[in-house]
Amino acid sequence: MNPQIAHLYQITQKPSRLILGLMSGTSLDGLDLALCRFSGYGLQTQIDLLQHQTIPYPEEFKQSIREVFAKDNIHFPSLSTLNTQIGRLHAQYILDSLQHWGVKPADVDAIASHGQTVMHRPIRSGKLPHSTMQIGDGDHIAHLTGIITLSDFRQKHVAGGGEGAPLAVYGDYFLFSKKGEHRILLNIGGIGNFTYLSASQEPKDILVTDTGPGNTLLDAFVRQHFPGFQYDKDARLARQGILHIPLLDSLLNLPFFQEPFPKSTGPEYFNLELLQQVMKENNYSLTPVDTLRTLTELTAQCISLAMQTYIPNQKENHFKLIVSGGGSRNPLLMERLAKINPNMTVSQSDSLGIASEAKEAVLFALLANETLMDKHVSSERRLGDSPWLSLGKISLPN
Ligand SMILES: Nc1ncnc2c1ncn2[C@@H]1O[C@H](COP(=O)(O)OP(=O)(O)OP(=O)(O)O)[C@@H](O)[C@H]1O
Ligand SMILES: CC(=O)N[C@H]1[C@@H]2OC[C@@H](O2)[C@@H](O)[C@@H]1O[C@H](C)C(=O)O
Repeated sequence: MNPQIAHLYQITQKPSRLILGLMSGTSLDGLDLALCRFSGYGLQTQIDLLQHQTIPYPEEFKQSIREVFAKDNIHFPSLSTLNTQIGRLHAQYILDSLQHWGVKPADVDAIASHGQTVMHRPIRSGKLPHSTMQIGDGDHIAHLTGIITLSDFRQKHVAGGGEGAPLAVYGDYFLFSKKGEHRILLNIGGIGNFTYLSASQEPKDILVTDTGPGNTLLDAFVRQHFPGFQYDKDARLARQGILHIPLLDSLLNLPFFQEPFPKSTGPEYFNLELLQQVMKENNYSLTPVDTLRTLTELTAQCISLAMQTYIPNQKENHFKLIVSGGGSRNPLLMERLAKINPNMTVSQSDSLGIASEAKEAVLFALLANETLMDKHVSSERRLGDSPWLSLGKISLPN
């Protein structure tokens, strides 16, 4: 037997596993790394988040990703090069982080790598299949770190009938569901998404969907109109502006918001060209701070609208809204969410023992743990609408 397969088997026999989760999101800010110790799996999962950090991407690297990210037309050789470059850079960040934390690579059982999404293409009409593409190949990471790497988690979800996103549902259900409490785990990254965990704790009652733009329009608009700024830190700019209701209404009338749930989206759809088109069609002329205030409201409103229309029994129940992702650090967004949803107690996901900024990297570590350990994988099982399958491909180091 290939000794690497034997090693893989041994990992599954251990009482606990050290897994390093990696996430680099649509904001392109950098790579989030979360070193986790797991025992058990499924609802019995026990997790210790031992270390986490975000390593920012160098500016020119971000730029080269932006050149292919969510674009209709690209320089194809650049995409191929980036697949290798991202894998290599992530491997370097892993080795640097492990050294910084005083952890030997040989002590890490597996790496769980999301990769960089460059295209997410759910199809709502017509005959094409859903597709999604994450690059930064796992083989490079496995070979350069010497650690077995699971990667490309979204393809099996598409194969099993999903859109490839959101995947947060698995981690949210296994780690954060609580009998007797209606919980909504909301992540505000580039795109917003939530998992609703019913007080019944029944898998069939779970709901999960993207909600629309999280920070993506805000960040892109800030970069375009406020040179030197990457994002609207603490909503200082948006707070100087006045909400423009007609623009808000026009944006909320976009086709994505009329589509039935569940659904997923990305910056392929929610981008500055779309904003410009809406402004032009309606002859709106706004100051940059008014636009930013309105875009912040759009994020709060479309999240609230999605929760209010998709989650049943809004009037009878009280909900715990637990927010993660960079948007949870935007105080205006958090204020507006609390105000629009008086039937919800709003908190940050740190209150559940996982730092908000590490939550997605932890999710991929958990998915790898499931793939290694779950004895009951079956295409018959579902979490709400999500197929319950072994997600991720396995790369051996040599
Ligand atoms: N103090 C803050 N004030 C306002 N906004 C903030 C603050 N901190 C972070 N953000 C927002 O969060 C963004 C980063 O979010 P996050 O790291 O969740 O993105 P991501 O991981 O790329 O997202 P995705 O979930 O799309 O993969 C920033 O670009 C900014 O918009
Ligand atoms: C295709 C893709 O990369 N989607 C991301 C993105 O960032 C937020 C939202 O859009 C979500 O759908 C997803 O990530 C999280 C981790 C998810 O799959 O749950």
